[in-house]
Amino acid sequence: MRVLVATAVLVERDAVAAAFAPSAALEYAIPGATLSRVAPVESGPLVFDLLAAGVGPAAAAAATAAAFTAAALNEQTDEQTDDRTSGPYDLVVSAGIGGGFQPEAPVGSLVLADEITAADLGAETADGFVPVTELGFGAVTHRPPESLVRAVAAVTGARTGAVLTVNTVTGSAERAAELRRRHPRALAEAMEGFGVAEAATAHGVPVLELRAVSNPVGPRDRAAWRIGDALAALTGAFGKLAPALESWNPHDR
Ligand SMILES: O=C(O)c1cccc(C(=O)CC[C@H]2O[C@@H](n3cnc4c(=O)[nH]cnc43)[C@H](O)[C@@H]2O)c1
Repeated sequence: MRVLVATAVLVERDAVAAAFAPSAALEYAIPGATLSRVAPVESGPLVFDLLAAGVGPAAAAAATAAAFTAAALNEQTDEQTDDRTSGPYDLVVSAGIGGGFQPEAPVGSLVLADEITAADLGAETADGFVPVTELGFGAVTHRPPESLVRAVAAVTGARTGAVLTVNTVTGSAERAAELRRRHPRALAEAMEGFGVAEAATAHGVPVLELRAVSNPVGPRDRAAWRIGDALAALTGAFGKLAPALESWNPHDR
């Protein structure tokens, strides 16, 4: 099984890599980015390609789409093992730190999206915010496969709920309350999931979003960030993922 993991920045990518064997990862250049290939010990054909895709949904979508296209153009099979060493991905995971809505998603906890929603893709009107779907365009939500969300939540202990993708980090109690009013199931916000999911949908690849909560969603308070704790939680989660992915049937969405 080939899994692409798209983080925003290098420290998140390295936190994911830390879950795997200490040997140096193989590196592959793709247009605009580099993939690091790692594999869990004794994982059989489970391989993760790690990508630091950039901050925000546009960068995330562009880099993820480049990785999908590069993989599709470069399908190869190891002649000795008959394993696919490249070619289309079976799954993409948008992963990193994020803001947690309080009190449901405390700092240091994990949130796994059962819904990836673009929270600010739409228009302001006299009656308030209107999502693009109500204007007759595109999509604002992507849903990861339910059976996989259940399996991954069970092995990682992640809470499941909506993860919002925002272009602007929430910085006030008023904005946090407004987001929760519009999205009562929201547990976390981050800036890349919807971009990764748009690329995944275009390429027919299932998507997950896993966030380790580094800060509360609300008034801006840099001193309250716990980025180290969140990165450690991300490493711990990826260390537990293999059994859930290996037992998942991609046809069972
Ligand atoms: O300047 C601030 O007050 C501030 C507060 C929290 C996060 C930031 C970032 O620039 C981080 C962006 C980066 O990390 C993810 N992230 C982490 N926490 C949040 C959040 O509360 N809301 C949205 N995104 C968050 C995000 O996915 C980016 O990759 C700045």
